[in-house]
Amino acid sequence: MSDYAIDTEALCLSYGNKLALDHLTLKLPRGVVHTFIGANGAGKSSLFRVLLGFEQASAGSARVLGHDHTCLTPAQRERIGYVNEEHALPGWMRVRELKRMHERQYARWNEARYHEVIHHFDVMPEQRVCELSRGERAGLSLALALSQCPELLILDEPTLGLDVVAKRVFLDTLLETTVFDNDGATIAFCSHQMDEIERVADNLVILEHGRLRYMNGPADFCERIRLWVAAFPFKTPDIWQLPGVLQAQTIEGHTHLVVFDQDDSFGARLKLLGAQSVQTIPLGLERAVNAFLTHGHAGTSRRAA
Ligand SMILES: Nc1ncnc2c1ncn2[C@@H]1O[C@H](COP(=O)(O)OP(=O)(O)OP(=O)(O)O)[C@@H](O)[C@H]1O
Repeated sequence: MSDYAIDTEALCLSYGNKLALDHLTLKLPRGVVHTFIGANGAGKSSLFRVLLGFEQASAGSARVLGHDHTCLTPAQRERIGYVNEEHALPGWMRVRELKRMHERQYARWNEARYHEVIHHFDVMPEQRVCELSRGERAGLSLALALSQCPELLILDEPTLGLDVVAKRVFLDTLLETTVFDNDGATIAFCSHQMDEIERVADNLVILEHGRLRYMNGPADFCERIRLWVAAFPFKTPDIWQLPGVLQAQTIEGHTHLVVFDQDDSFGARLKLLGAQSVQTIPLGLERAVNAFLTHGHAGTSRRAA
């Protein structure tokens, strides 16, 4: 059995002249919650669509749960759950009928789990799917996907458009049901909400322009990005000549620099450039990710200064 739930090698996807995935090589171990972040258009959904067979890769290869993604058998597909922001379920069906259909379709269907999950949402078996609110539909999608007992669960912005309460219920249910029951499932979770990422992430995968920009634990990421605050009593030097600068701002006469992968010698460099006082402050995940993505977003890093 492959150690990787998702294993891509130089995977490319182009839409006309646009390269949505650009030689993406990604090795995602099993049994972990991998969170995907990246600016709009970074290629997150494209990656999932290729892995699920909705799009054909232009080049490269991908294995899902150890199998070539281009020739997954129905039994192998059953082991992959997918929920995206659309929660596209047949509106005309009653919840009860839809549940029965899934029950028949999935060999590993877990009825007790379905009831455990759906119980968190105000969904009645006799309701038609089109009558459900967006949050209720999201809950139903989650219940169906979790009850199929997938080995890999792909969640592509599943809480988009939900209110704060519905978002919390969705995440609480996901964490209670899957992560803590130790059934070894792998989750690929994509979101733009850093509070959600922070709650669920074991591993952070940052995509940029269809390429892998960063992969490691969120704590490691925050350790590598620091805020330096320096006071230059005379002329502020060109701080962009310094290594690792992601963002620069002047606030009340102090230069604030968000810096990637620099140790304490960065402070010494600032002093050499004339800084009178230098201070370093750790950053939270949201601010660190924000600086990282802003820097990678073509043409915006210097505007942030
Ligand atoms: N059907 C399509 N036809 C043409 N271009 C597409 C199509 N789908 C995606 N793209 C392009 O591929 C790139 C990656 O899109 P993708 O939807 O994968 O990004 P994303 O990271 O999921 O973005 P978001 O966070 O906004 O959902 C974008 O530049 C997008 O314009």
